[in-house]
Amino acid sequence: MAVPPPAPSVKNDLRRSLRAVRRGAAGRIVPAAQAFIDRLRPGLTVASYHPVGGEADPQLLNAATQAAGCRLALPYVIDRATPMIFLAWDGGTLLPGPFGLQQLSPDAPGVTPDIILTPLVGFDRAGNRLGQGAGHYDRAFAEYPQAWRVGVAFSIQEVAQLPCDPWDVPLNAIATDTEWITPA
Ligand SMILES: Nc1nc2c(c(=O)[nH]1)N(C=O)[C@@H](CNc1ccc(C(=O)N[C@@H](CCC(=O)O)C(=O)O)cc1)CN2
Ligand SMILES: Nc1ncnc2c1ncn2[C@@H]1O[C@H](COP(=O)(O)OP(=O)(O)OP(=O)(O)O)[C@@H](O)[C@H]1O
Repeated sequence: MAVPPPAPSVKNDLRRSLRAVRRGAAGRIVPAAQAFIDRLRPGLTVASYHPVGGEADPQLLNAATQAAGCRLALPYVIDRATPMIFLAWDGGTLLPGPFGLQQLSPDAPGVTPDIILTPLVGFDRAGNRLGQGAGHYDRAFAEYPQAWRVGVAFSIQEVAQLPCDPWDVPLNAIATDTEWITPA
């Protein structure tokens, strides 16, 4: 008999406790691992994010991206239901958006990401990921299956095994403050 998908409350309970864990890691630095730098090529588009709510800050990954001649982009969302898009970011000003986010003006040009840096609420060593629960990154991964999916988190956000739903697309790598993790 098929195993039923976990009840949403399992992921929601994990989200609550892992957000609290994440708040305790504030200030830890996520370095740009050599394996990340090796992947960068001039002209690639790297979707990063502007951290909020205690998320791991991708600024050293952003700096490596720019040093390698890649183009940076940021996600743009309207609400939970509408798929997010990625807009080119030249380092310019951001504006207050939904969910306490800072976002680009929607006038910025839309881009197709080659690499997607994803802020994590939690992760496991198999590359399973827990995000905000609105499915914005799940849908982006389905839309851009060729993009290299890199989670960004503090090492203490790791759990032994996350529950997995049929739509979950695993990460290709996870950048943390202590380790660069590549699932087997
Ligand atoms: N920095 C950042 N940018 C991002 C995301 C993210 O997780 N982090 N996203 C990821 O999909 C997209 C925005 N989607 C989101 C969807 C839901 C919530 C949300 O429900 N937030 C909670 C507060 C969470 C908290 O307390 O930390 C809320 O508003 O109740 C946030 C973002 C794109 N941009
Ligand atoms: N490809 C998709 N198309 C439409 N809806 C999707 C798709 N993938 C996931 N979803 C929906 O998005 C929601 C994602 O919930 P889930 O708890 O897995 O989010 P998450 O793991 O926190 O990831 P995310 O960071 O993407 O929010 C679910 O309600 C699911 O039905």
